[in-house]
Amino acid sequence: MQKMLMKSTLESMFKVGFGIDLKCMDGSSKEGNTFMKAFDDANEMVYWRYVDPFWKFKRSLNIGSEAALKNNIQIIHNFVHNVISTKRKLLPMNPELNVKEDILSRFLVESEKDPETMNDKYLREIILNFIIAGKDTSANTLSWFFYMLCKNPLIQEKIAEEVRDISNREVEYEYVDDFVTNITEATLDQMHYLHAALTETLRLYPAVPIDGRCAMEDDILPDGHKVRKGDGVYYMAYAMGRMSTLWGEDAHCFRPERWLHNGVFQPESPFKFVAFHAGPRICLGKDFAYRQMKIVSIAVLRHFRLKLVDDTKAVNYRTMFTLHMKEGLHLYAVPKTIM
Ligand code: HEM
Repeated sequence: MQKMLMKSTLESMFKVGFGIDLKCMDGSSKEGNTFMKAFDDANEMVYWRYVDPFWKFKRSLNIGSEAALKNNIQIIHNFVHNVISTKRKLLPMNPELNVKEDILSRFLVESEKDPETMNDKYLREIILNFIIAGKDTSANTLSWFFYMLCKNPLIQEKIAEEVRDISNREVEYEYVDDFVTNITEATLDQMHYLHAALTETLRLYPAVPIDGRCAMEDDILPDGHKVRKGDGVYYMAYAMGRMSTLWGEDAHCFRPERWLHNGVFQPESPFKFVAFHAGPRICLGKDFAYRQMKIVSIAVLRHFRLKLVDDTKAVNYRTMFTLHMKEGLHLYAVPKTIM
């Protein structure tokens, strides 16, 4: 399921961000699948540099993990360059429509005004930033969310009930596609329990488990700790989400109710719930991510009951920047009769 969710978030990122149909969900795009594998492997390899004292040595000789990383980066760059040149060719055909439709087209139009600064390398970094920001984050959160629902069947049933109650007020559709296309903004806004359960998932399994900054100058933190220019300062969203001093004695329990008051979702300060970061550089895609995750959850839980293939198997983390499940998420999806 994790693999499928990765493909789905990558596809929606390409559609919304770059106006391109990637077609990797149905497996018909070989390039799309090769790119995805290179992207995930590169993510893991860069992270391992933190604990590999020989990585610079390997890089200089172009051997081992560094040779593989170089190869993956080449695949990623070629793929993104193709995206840019395809888009460049398409843009003059219908400039008005394209400009309104996606972010990449807007950048391409701007790049014509300043081609030296906004060259292809600059555009490549923008595309990669959006993919890094939007693919793993939502897909990992959904994977942990479905995992939590399998571990907590009563909560799964409660969300399914909310989905049924709210979507039943609308027209009944024969096909899943029609049902999904017609999910309205109002429906999403009314899903307080689902919103709470997704947020509770992010508290326990933040997609970016550790994040940080580099000090631009000497400074003193509010607790008196001295920081020198160039020092790294990190915070662990994963640990913070599990601290009883922040969340109470039941900090380790998956309890969506902690986010609700009289059935209405209550947000927390982003400095306490740090999954989306906080302050001026808070995640720009937060609302997009909730909308996307809610649509996928509604579509799945309206039509299927989920069950782990092996409930006794422990789930491990893959060592990378985002909180991946090491061996994926293996589920049975039992079809429901629509009531
Ligand atoms: C559950 C889903 C998501 C989570 C948990 C998440 C989390 C984060 C975090 C922790 C950061 C701060 C990174 C840093 O500056 O060190 C961030 C930044 C960002 N995110 Fe997200 N993100 C999610 C989904 C998305 C999506 C879907 C998009 C794009 C549509 C997106 C776009 C961005 C962008 C552009 C930034 C950089 C903002 C800036 O530096 O000003 N995110 N996100």
